[in-house]
Amino acid sequence: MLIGMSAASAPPRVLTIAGSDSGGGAGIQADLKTMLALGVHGMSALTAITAQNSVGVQDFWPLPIEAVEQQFRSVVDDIGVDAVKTGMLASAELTSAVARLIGTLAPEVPVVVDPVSVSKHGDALLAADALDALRGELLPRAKVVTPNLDEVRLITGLDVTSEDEMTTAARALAALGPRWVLVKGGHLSDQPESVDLLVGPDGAEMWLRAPRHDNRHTHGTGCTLASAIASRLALGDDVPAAVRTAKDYVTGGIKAGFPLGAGIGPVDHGWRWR
Ligand SMILES: Nc1ncnc2c1ncn2[C@@H]1O[C@H](COP(=O)(O)OP(=O)(O)O)[C@@H](O)[C@H]1O
Ligand SMILES: Cc1ncc(COP(=O)(O)O)c(N)n1
Repeated sequence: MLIGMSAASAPPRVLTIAGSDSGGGAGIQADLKTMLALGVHGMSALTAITAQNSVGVQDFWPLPIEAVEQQFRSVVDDIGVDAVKTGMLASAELTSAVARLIGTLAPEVPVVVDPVSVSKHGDALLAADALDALRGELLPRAKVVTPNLDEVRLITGLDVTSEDEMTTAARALAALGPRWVLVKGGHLSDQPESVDLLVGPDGAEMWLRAPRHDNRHTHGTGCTLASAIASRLALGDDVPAAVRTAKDYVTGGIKAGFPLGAGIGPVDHGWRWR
């Protein structure tokens, strides 16, 4: 029997370009936990630091553009990436810079854009003047964009209150250039199910339905879903399969979401292990 050193093969590499949540429920912390749970190697380019907990975002500080560019280059030029996820981009300048950086990737690297704009507590995470760069520069480079209904309203001006209106909104978003649009219906809280709509490049619709869990501890749902989609794309799924698996993962995390602090607790990223 041969005894020697053996190197395990490397898992797929996924980069999150997002903000830090000091409370650990959303942002890059949620992204990296999700990536671990889904079996990929998570990496991060931090865009902003938030001072945040279960009751709100007390303050945030965007990082200098060069800091984001250098983190991205350090990761991409040596380690390489199989998928990218973007989250909180804070300002117009950072949104444009991230769009430029993504433009330097090989076209086959899938990019999932979560257009984070407001936290669960209602605190702004994206400057109002960043919407033009989001629409005109970042969304055309996205393989998948994953807006919640507040973000749909900010980006398209459409107020969605029903499933029919989700279809109209998804088509308006698709016109901005992303290949796939996932409109998240988590905020339609009067429905018995939590319903999301995926629209593909050919206009085909896929509805994703899961039980709605009556749990207020949903901090980090959007970050978790988008990171899970990016992870599954890096593992080789096509977009509908990646979205289905990601939805199952976030639904389990919401069911197991736990109280922390005085406000909204996090989804449980480790629900499969507990
Ligand atoms: N109470 C809930 N029960 C089950 N699924 C939910 C619940 N709230 C949100 N979701 C799902 O979590 C994911 C994130 O959606 P949403 O909460 O709308 O996004 P965001 O975190 O960006 O506000 C979606 O798949 C949505 O359908
Ligand atoms: C750094 C950062 N990124 C994203 C979110 C959105 O997450 P949620 O909508 O659950 O508050 C957040 N609160 N903080």
